[in-house]
Amino acid sequence: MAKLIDGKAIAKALRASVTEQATRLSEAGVVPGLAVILVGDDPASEIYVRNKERAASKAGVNAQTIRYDAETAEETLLAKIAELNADTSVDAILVQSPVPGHIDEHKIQEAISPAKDVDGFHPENIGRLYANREGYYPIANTPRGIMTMLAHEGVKLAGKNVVIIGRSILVGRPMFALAQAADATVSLLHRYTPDNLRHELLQQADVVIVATGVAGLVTGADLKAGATVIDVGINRMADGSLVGDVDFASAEPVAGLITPVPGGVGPMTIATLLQTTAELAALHHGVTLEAGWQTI
Ligand SMILES: Nc1nc2c(c(=O)[nH]1)N[C@@H](CN(C=O)c1ccc(C(=O)N[C@@H](CCC(=O)O)C(=O)O)cc1)CN2
Repeated sequence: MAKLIDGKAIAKALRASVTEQATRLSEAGVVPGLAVILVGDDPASEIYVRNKERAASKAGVNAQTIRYDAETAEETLLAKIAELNADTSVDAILVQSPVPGHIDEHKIQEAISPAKDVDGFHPENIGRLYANREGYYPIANTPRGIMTMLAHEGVKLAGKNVVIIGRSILVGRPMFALAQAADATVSLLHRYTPDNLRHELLQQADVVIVATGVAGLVTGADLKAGATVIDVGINRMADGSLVGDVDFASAEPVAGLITPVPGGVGPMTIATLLQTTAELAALHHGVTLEAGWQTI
């Protein structure tokens, strides 16, 4: 039976640490500012944005959500981003993904100043990550949150065989760079990886990270005994329940450590977003923060 990785509890502790950082910043006269842009009325995005607002306000981060209807022109968003880039009370900017189809998401990501790119999606920040550059730059919050979870559980990646399924800019690609930088041997699988190759690679994996949006893609029969299994998938079923990309019932008896859905990786995304916001604010205002949770 695997040990459950309690993402909710780790995220709670991380948020408490961010609250302390925000107190330190406020003593220096700084309130971290986060601007979230939401375009359209995707119900899941509504939940995530509301949760971001609530968590930010509890942690002492000044969050504003800017809502646009689904038909909003790309130029309107670009103009708002330019305004937020120039606003010194805003340290961190993100556009909630997904955006409606007529909007070029890459253009939006590139319009956000790399210094305020709290999602770490700007090519300049991704480039730094892939080049394993030193110094501070924002890193996508879900993979960074996963690194924090692994460190919290004492899972070291150096010398390990890590298999990541899904190559999105939100999770798979930055996760690949982070795991490589941590000296793991990393395979990045995707929708065109043949089933038999995925199974073979999974059978040898010490750490498995799945972010595909395909419910139950990985089963216990795919896993090596004792593997650490990180499930990033959040799939809403017809009965309203949430399930991951890993078939939990069959995987849990085989894995050594496993994240549940819900209550695993999801809560870490928002806690890490607040962490990154506080770090950007500290950087912008020349305040030094304690390094307690800065595992990466
Ligand atoms: N600009 C961005 N867009 C999106 C990101 C992102 O990091 N930046 N990530 C996801 C959505 N997301 C945050 O934005 C997010 C997803 C899930 C959770 C979460 O806590 N999930 C809960 C379940 C909640 C529910 O749906 O009922 C869990 O897993 O326990 C938080 C944040 C895509 N877009």
